[in-house]
Amino acid sequence: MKVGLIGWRGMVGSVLLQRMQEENDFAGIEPVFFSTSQAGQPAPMNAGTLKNAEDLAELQKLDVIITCQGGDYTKAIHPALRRSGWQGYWIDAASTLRMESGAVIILDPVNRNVIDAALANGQKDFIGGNCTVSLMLMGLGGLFRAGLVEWLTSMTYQAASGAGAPNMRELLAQMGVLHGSVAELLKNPSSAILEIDRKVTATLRGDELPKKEFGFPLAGSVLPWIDREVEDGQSREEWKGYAETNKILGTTTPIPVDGICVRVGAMRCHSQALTIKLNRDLPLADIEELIKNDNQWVKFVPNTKADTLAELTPTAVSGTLTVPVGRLRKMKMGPQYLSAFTCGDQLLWGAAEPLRRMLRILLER
Ligand SMILES: NC(=O)C1=CN([C@@H]2O[C@H](COP(=O)(O)OP(=O)(O)OC[C@H]3O[C@@H](n4cnc5c(N)ncnc54)[C@H](OP(=O)(O)O)[C@@H]3O)[C@@H](O)[C@H]2O)C=CC1
Ligand SMILES: N[C@@H](CC(=O)OP(=O)(O)O)C(=O)O
Repeated sequence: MKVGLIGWRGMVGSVLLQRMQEENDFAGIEPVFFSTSQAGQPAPMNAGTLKNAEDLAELQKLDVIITCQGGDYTKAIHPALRRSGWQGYWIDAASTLRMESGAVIILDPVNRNVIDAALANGQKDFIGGNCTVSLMLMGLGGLFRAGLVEWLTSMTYQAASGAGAPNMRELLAQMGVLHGSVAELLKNPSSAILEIDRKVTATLRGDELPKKEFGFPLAGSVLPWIDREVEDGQSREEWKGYAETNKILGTTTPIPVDGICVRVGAMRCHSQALTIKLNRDLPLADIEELIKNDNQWVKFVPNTKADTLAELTPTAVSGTLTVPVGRLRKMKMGPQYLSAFTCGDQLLWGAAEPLRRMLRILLER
């Protein structure tokens, strides 16, 4: 199988390449590496030279294209390639095609049935889901699969990486400037904390902080809006919660999913605080079993302070495929109202991992 890799130099693409190497995915394929800016330069893994990612004739030779190049690339190339008669499989990290009727949103531990049905149906476009949605479903797939969720709210704490590599750098630079603004005062244990706070606030509001990428301070603050405005006061990131969750699950009666998406100063792990309305009362122990037995990556964290702080944080999870779910308890609103907290690496399950697993599904057919 001739597989074109586009966007492999980027942040998501680098994680994808690393995972493909770890899992020996290159064994069954002939990789062809592309670039929009470096054509002719040596390709990685001694795979010849980089091809031009905008050259339709080169792309037409491929059985499968995996792209993490971004939505603009997809918008420009996918329709042209399909119009030219190309019949290969298109596997994509960008959101552009997700809601197209011919496209499937891929998260195989959760919706392998939907993927298999689409393959049997001859569908060729397989698109990775939004990171927050994919991570929520990896954690709570068991409850959805059991048909227990009447509705769900997700209040998110999304890492800088979701906005891109330059944003991760900017977050760290902001942290450095904030620290620098009070470094001398911090050396003196008896300096007044309100003086330190005043200086930090002045720095946050001043011009010294680098803000080119986020537009606002993220270090020492939070940003409760991600992506553009859509309708009804929702952000597009919030809109995806409902639209993509239901498409991934292939629901016939859509399950209401809504919440507020917030950017926080984490590096690459998204966290979510969930309120779940169950459609019936079930003992907590049964709910726990459903969650922990759903897939091999979900990890149930007992609702104790020690377990939570040790295992249910971006620090604990970063760089791993584990999706911990904890803070599980019945809420004061009634026995059908459940609270939970989950987090996960948004570059792995949130972006790269579903793509390489889709390639594996194609190879195993
Ligand atoms: N960031 C995220 O969390 C998520 C991103 N996605 C999707 O993936 C797409 C790509 O995201 P991301 O990986 O963050 O984007 P990057 O900006 O890291 O990479 C995108 C492309 O930029 C080009 N590029 C230019 N200069 C450099 C450089 N110095 N180093 C590396 N690449 C460079 C490369 O293309 P070339 O070789 O052609 O120059 C690369 O493929 C997004 O647009 C989005 O659609 C999906 C889910 C999550
Ligand atoms: N919007 C996500 C990252 C992302 O790329 O999402 P999507 O794949 O849905 O465009 C975030 O900012 O955290």
